[in-house]
This record gives sequence, C-alpha cells and structure tokens, in this order.
Amino acid sequence: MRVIMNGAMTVDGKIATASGDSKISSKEDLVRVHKLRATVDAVVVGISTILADDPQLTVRLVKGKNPTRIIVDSRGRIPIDSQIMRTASKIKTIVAVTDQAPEEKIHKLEDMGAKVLVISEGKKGQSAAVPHGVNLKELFRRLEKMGLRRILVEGGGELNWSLLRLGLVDELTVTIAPRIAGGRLATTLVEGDGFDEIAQGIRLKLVKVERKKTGELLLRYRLL
Ligand SMILES: NC(=O)C1=CN([C@@H]2O[C@H](COP(=O)(O)OP(=O)(O)OC[C@H]3O[C@@H](n4cnc5c(N)ncnc54)[C@H](O)[C@@H]3O)[C@@H](O)[C@H]2O)C=CC1
Ligand SMILES: Nc1nc(O)c(N)c(N[C@@H]2O[C@H](COP(=O)(O)O)[C@@H](O)[C@H]2O)n1
Repeated sequence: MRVIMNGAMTVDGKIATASGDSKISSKEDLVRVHKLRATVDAVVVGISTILADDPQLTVRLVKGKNPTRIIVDSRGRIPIDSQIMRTASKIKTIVAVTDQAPEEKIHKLEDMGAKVLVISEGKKGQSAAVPHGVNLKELFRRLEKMGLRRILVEGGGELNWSLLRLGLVDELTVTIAPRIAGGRLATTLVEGDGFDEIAQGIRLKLVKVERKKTGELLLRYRLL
C-alpha cells in the first residue's frame, strides 16, 4: 500500500482559518490535486472536513476516474444531504464508523449507496485527541484487502496526526500559499497531541521543491 498525504497551508501552517475558510490553493494547485486524485484508488478525509467544507472529492477539473471516497466518521455524523452522500449511489463511498454510530444512521447511509465499515479503536494506540476514533490501522488493512492500494489522505489536521503518528504515511505533499492567516484556533496541517520534544518529531526527507508562478511553493517529502 502507498499512502500519500496532501494539504495546502499558509506560511504559518494553517489549513483553515478559525472561522473555517480553507480556500488556500490557487486554481492551478487544485488542478494538480485533481490529477493526483485521478492516480489513486481512494481519497480519505476526516468527518470535520466534511462538516466544514462539504467537499465532493472528485476529479471534476481533469479527465479521469473518480477515486473511492472514504470518510473517517466515528459517530456516523456525515449529513445525508452532504455532496458526498447525495452522490454515493454513483461514486463509490465508504464511511468508516465505530460502534458509537447509531444503527439507523448506518442503514440510511447504506440505503443511499455507501458502504459502511464498523471499525472501533481498541484501547491500545488511542489518541487522547480522538478517544473513540476509528481504528485506522485496521481500516487500512481492510482497504488493502478490498484492492484499494494507492491512498490519498486530504486531511484535516486531526486525521493527519493520527495517520502520521501510526506511521501509515509514505509521502507528504504540501502547498505553501504566500499568506499568513494567524489565529490560535485556526486548524494547522497536523493537530492531535503532538510530541513533547522536537527530537521525537516525525522525520522527513525533502525530495522535491517547485516554485509556482502563483507564488506557491510545492514541497514533496518522503517519510523516513
Ligand atoms: N487546506 C487543506 O488542505 C485542508 C483543510 N482542511 C480543513 O481542516 C479542518 C478540519 O480538520 P480537523 O478539525 O482537524 O478534523 P478532521 O477532518 O481531521 O476530522 C477529525 C475527526 O475525525 C474523526 N475521527 C475518527 N477516528 C479518527 C482517528 N482515528 N483519528 C483522527 N480523527 C478521527 C473524529 O470525529 C475527529 O474529530 C476544516 O476546517 C477543513 O476545512 C481539511 C482538509 C484539507
Ligand atoms: N489541496 C487543497 N487545497 C486547498 O486549498 C484545500 N482547501 C483543500 N482541501 C481539501 O479538498 C477538499 C475539497 O475537495 P472538492 O473541491 O470539494 O473536491 C476539502 O474538503 C479538503 O479535503 N485541498
């Protein structure tokens, strides 16, 4: 399995403002992201990203095949009128929940065309930030079994932290927009509990730097 994490942030590391505006990338960068989506089997996002952005997670800006959309959603909170659920009968959609998700909601999501995977987090490996989260190692094991081998993670910060901390990410691509958003409550590229010491931080090798006409910097890292 190959897991690529992609995100767009301001120079001060924010992926959205405190009030939830996440329109950071230029059109050119969004086209790159859609091209990248067209190369993967599945795109994964956290439920707070769905609630904040109501995304489509399609390749509509380019020619290509839509990847399977996977939502990590412990309590099954995905709105039935979200763009993802309204298109779930046409574009493959998986909602990964835990035993905290109401049965009725699970049936509703299935009726609308989504596949629901119930994967509760065991006691070991819990993140204090997400105490009753989806067991991501098990989720990725199941995705691999289903033939979903090339996975794109598109945030947000909590999901990014959980996956990085578990060592499930192979590559990170980050677009840095020439902006500063500020705000102590603004979401950053990686949230969660964080490490106490920089020396404990996840190590990366910078493999590519692209300076864009838009003023954006595109950085590609390999996780060590
Ligand atoms: N600029 C960019 O590239 C992007 C920006 N965003 C922004 O990020 C914000 C959302 O990010 P976050 O609040 O950090 O939430 P998130 O999108 O990472 O979702 C986190 C939620 O997922 C659920 N979850 C279940 N199991 C989990 C597990 N094992 N680990 C982690 N989460 C688990 C929990 O309910 C948790 O609170 C939005 O404002 C969105 O607009 C999101 C994606 C990309
Ligand atoms: N690469 C990138 N740049 C930004 O500026 C973004 N806000 C995001 N966000 C991610 O893309 C999703 C939106 O997808 P659709 O355009 O609706 O297909 C959003 O939910 C984030 O996962 N990414």
